[in-house]
Amino acid sequence: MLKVDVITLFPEMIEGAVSHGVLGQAVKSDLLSVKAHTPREFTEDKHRTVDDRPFGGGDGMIMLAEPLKKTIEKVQHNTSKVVYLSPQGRTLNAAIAKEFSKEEHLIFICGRYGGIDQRIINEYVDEELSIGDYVLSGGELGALVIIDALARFIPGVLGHGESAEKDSFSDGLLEQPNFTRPREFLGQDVPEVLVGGNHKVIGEWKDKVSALVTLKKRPDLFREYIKVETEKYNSLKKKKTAAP
Ligand SMILES: Nc1nonc1C(=O)NCC1CCCCC1
Repeated sequence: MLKVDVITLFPEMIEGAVSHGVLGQAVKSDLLSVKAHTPREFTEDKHRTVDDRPFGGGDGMIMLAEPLKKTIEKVQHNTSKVVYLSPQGRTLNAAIAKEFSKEEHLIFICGRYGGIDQRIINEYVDEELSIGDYVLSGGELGALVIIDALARFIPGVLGHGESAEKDSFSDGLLEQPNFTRPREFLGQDVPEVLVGGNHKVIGEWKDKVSALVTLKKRPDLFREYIKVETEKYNSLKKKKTAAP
């Protein structure tokens, strides 16, 4: 079971978010463990200080190294992967989420204020990860986005028959449009093919429309998809001609 420890000044943000929906069910079913730890637990002064002014001046306070060190060392073991949420990291995508879902133990460090002491990054952080090119008020939402995205790749987390492999992006394409009752709404009908019951034809329709949606909304993804599929086709052809 993948164990996730989140180091944050606001544990309730994490605990609340992972106790609902698909994530809540996954935690309850012991498919995933998510625990939050505050560095404040490891302060010794009466004000429980976790930050201080930056050397060299500048705006914002920096999270102190000592409380972070003690928190990390409380949860860390030899198979832990330590990730610092920061706009300076590589940007999350479905492939990274899938990669992370295969880890045994993830420790997410959530910065606040102006960030954390660089020596913690130098000593403990295996990689920095970003959820996008913008600055948030803390790393917690980044940690939650990654936890939500990776959880879908853990077997059993999604319902029977559902799979993250069929999610948008997982096969490199956006998802086709979805419909449910009623058959007609606001003068718009559900595509006839979806109510015809022919699963082969429905599957072909979904694949075709998924490619068209991607071409229209994300031509960059579509080009990458065509490149990957062409490479797959060519290597298959090469194998066939090479085989005796
Ligand atoms: N973007 C992001 N992706 O993941 N995290 C992000 C972020 O903007 N985090 C804010 C943190 C960054 C360290 C200093 C305190 C604020």
